[in-house]
Amino acid sequence: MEDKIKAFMDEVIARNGHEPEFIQAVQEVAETVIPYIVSQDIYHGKNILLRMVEPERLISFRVAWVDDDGEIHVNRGYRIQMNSAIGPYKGGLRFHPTVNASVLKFLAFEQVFKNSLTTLPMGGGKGGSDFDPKGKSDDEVMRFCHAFMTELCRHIGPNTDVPAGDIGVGAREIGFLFGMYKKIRNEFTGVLTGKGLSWGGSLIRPEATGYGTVYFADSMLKTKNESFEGKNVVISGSGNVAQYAAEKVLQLGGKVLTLSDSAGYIHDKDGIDPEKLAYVMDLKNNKRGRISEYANKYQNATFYKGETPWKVACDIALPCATQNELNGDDAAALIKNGCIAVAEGANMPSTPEAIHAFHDARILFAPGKASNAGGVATSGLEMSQNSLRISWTREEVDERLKGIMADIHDSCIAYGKEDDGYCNYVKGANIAGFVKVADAMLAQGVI
Ligand SMILES: NC(=O)C1=CN([C@@H]2O[C@H](COP(=O)(O)OP(=O)(O)OC[C@H]3O[C@@H](n4cnc5c(N)ncnc54)[C@H](OP(=O)(O)O)[C@@H]3O)[C@@H](O)[C@H]2O)C=CC1
Ligand SMILES: O=C(O)CCC(=O)C(=O)O
Repeated sequence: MEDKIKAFMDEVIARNGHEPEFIQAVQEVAETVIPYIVSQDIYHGKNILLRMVEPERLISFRVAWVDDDGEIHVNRGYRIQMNSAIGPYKGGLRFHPTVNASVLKFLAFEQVFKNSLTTLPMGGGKGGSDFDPKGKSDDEVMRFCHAFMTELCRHIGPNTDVPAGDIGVGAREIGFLFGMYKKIRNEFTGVLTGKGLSWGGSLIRPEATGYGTVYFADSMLKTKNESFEGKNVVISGSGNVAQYAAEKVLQLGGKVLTLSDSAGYIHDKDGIDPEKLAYVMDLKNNKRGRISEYANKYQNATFYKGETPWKVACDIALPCATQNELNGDDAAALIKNGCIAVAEGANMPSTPEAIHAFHDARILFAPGKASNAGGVATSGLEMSQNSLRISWTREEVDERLKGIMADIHDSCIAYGKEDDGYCNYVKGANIAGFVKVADAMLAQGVI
């Protein structure tokens, strides 16, 4: 088996050797899915995984825009259309200086498996730009989004490819992007998700990734007769996913000790209660401030500059910021301090060393493609509502989200349970996600 995995990875590396994040994501899938493929006659000789690692289409384009001082800037825009076997491409747009083809290909590849797990008919894609919205005025962000959409609009559509938000792309950016698409194409369609409520958005979409992560973690805890009640929870990030993960943890009776951003983390020993969380939401979403300001406002909190929160003792850890933000040493510290469960709100936040450490310690570990799938699942529900031209209530959407997260948990158990009863959720998510896409690709022939 090792030989087969190595031969496969050699081929992937030969073609994508300069793309470390993409190779990391593929390696994890290869290690868990190739043994499964070998055990199933129907996949023999079909090279399905090799086909799945090659994007169906990789679009890269110039985005030129003018800042408030009249200076012209050039950024690079991308859309990776990874796999459309089970539905239109679907996945977010990331605006961050670290964006490049490797980062977006890893995200698009993970998205294929994640979207398959949701049980909804969505293929996988991802896009974005190396544009940094931080420090830009609203007008500058608008001009950039409009310029970005003048090219992207040729490649997307409600039945072709439906982007949404990700890091650096929230409600403000989706509004500007949607406005330009509507103007150029002269049509009002569900071409983006995460829209405002008065123009086609879905209730619960803003909350969905964070809530879904906590619902998934709760399902894992239930397998051990545990719950969030009274648990100490460490969360990284302070953006969309982190904020609503924190909100749901509080609703389920947990205590949130930390939040972070790229400058460091805050530790509030008294816990971040609903009032303090409302302050964070206003700070981050409206004032576009830094998490360090929390420690100026609340005297019992401390800001740790340039550090991640994983050395803070906790029962449950929810990494909700970015890829590779939790390494092997961090995992060792969490395990030593008694952490019983880790659920990823971000995409690929744990390094391979960290994941091995969690598995070796037999603690509950949920990979992002399973635990953060609530966001894209609710985007799928937004697409359904747009198609039907109706709006479901908050309760209806939340119930569907809960049901989807429970189904994803069941799928992980079905494919990930090991002989000693431990569930390897990485293996479970990868195989369950693979099967649906692979079967569709088999049915559609070699294309
Ligand atoms: N939004 C969604 O629906 C979904 C998001 N995800 C994933 O969740 C994660 C967070 O996304 P989201 O909350 O939407 O994004 P936001 O832009 O709202 O927030 C991102 C947060 O992560 C922090 N961050 C970003 N880069 C780094 C870094 N290099 N080191 C430390 N902190 C960093 C940001 O800090 P700062 O402000 O300093 O940059 C910010 O606090 C990403 O991995 C994303 O792919 C997954 C599924 C769906
Ligand atoms: O809602 C969507 O389409 C995007 C979600 C996303 O980008 C993700 O799941 O990583």
